[in-house]
Amino acid sequence: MSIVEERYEKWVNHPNLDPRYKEVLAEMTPEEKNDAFYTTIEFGTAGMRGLLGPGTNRINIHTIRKATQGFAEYIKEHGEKACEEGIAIGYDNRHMSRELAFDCADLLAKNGIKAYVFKSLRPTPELSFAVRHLGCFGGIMITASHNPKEYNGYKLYDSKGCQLVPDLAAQVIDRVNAIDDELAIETNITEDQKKLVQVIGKDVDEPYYENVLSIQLNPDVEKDITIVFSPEHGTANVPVREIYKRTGYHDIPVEEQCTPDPDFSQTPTPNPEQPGAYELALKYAADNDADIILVCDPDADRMGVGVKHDGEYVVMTGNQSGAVLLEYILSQLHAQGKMPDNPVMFNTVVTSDLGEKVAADHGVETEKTLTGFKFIGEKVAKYEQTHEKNYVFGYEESYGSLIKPFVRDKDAPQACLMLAEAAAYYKKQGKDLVDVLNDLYAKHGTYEESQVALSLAGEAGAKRIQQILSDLRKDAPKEIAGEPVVKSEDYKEEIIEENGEKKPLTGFVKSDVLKYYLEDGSWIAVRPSGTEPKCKFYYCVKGSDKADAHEKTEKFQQAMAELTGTAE
Ligand SMILES: O=P(O)(O)OC[C@H]1O[C@H](O)[C@H](O)[C@@H](O)[C@@H]1O
Repeated sequence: MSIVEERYEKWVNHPNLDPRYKEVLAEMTPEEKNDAFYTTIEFGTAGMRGLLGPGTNRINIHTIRKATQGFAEYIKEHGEKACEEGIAIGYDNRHMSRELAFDCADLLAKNGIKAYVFKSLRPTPELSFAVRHLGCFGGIMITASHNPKEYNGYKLYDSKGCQLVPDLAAQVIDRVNAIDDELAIETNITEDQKKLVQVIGKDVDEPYYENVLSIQLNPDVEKDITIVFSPEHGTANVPVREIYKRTGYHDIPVEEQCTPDPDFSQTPTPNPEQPGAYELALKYAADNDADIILVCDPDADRMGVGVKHDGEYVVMTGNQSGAVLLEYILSQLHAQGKMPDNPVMFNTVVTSDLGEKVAADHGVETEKTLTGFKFIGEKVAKYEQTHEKNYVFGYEESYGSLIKPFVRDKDAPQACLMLAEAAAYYKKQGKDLVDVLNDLYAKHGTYEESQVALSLAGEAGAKRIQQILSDLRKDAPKEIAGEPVVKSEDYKEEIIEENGEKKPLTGFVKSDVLKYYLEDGSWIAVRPSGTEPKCKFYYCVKGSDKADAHEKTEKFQQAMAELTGTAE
């Protein structure tokens, strides 16, 4: 019997199988069966993420119990204090999120571990905040972040409110893998064990809001702007609107997208990376002559921005909104004499060079990390200990940023407040946020950043993605669309190659990322997504002006598609 058949038979015949899954399992086609059982769901960029449904490669009550039992073993090994400190648990609006969160709480309690679980949906950044605020040993967030409605996921946090970095995650994963019967784990608990489960809500909301309000740099700025805001049916609805209410910003919510709907029925996509997320908000903006549009993903760790510029709405990329936030924050810190000593800003190896230029212009150092905000959170914790450098901002091209590190993950409520403040501040000076961006281009050079994400699902897709990267390794490009490759970085082999010489690449954990630097100052990077079945190609293209950068981008994208055999 193949491993797929073996696993499938075990599930189908197991007395503990959740009855909801019986029919789905019975009706699976061979392809579906293979995809659901060919592997066990793994930890990626931001925890475990996968399609909802029965199977070892799916998110369901059994795979989440297995992960939580593994986490519980890890917590118990850290002693009684860790069990007493306990775990904070949050969840979003997705199918099964609430059920899974309360089930995790019961399972932890069954293991003698204190569990704090939110009474209703909350943003991921609030969960990160709760871990530190309540002095917990760690946290769990049930969410698939920006993925489509068919997905759910499981993010794990350490005692600093930071998602587990690979070496900590590996320790938990070892405990998870040691469990061989995920269906045998039960969560029925005694009355005494129930006492270990504490429901939280307002007691955490208030201090979180207070901290968010504390990020303001110009709280008295004239708030003469109109903001169209969409939580995309997710967790940002309550906190962001509450924060605007308390600060006096005028927001117009996209009502249809304010209901916590697991089907995201009134939006084509809840992901601010995709144009569909702005469709309805753009209509609201036009009807209300709004200055800006802000949309958050379902767990409120990402924020997308639209700006009225010359009478049209321009949707910014995560690189652009990140650079504008950075410019505003750094210039204000300077103007107000608040820039700390040894200031440092963080972004990732696939984030545009523009941010680094802006930071340098303000005397701020940039440190790069791999994709995944956990690596930024890890650095925050490190410098908090050593006091060697002081955090001023962190962001990724994937629409996430963190202004003040009382949270150790991306925080969209903070970003929504700061972006509103920046828009109001610059409006007083007769500028919109696109003008600010254009000023940055004029000063630091024009960049066009783009991403091509190829969807390659299932086992075959995963293999194809591996193949693309290994082919590039075997036959490294010397030029791309006629532009010489002057340097390349391989984050898996940990090698930098420049002028025919190889040097070790240090400072990162091994990761399947390739980056090519071109003679004209542009770069191209390739990596498999760790949250979706996609192969991502990133382009940071430097041009003499916008038209030039755009023309080159098209050329490079075409050349990479041909090089990797992925042209349509
Ligand atoms: O490119 P991926 O591996 O899919 O990751 C893209 C993004 O996913 C999540 O939002 C993570 O929290 C981010 O840190 C990451 O940048």
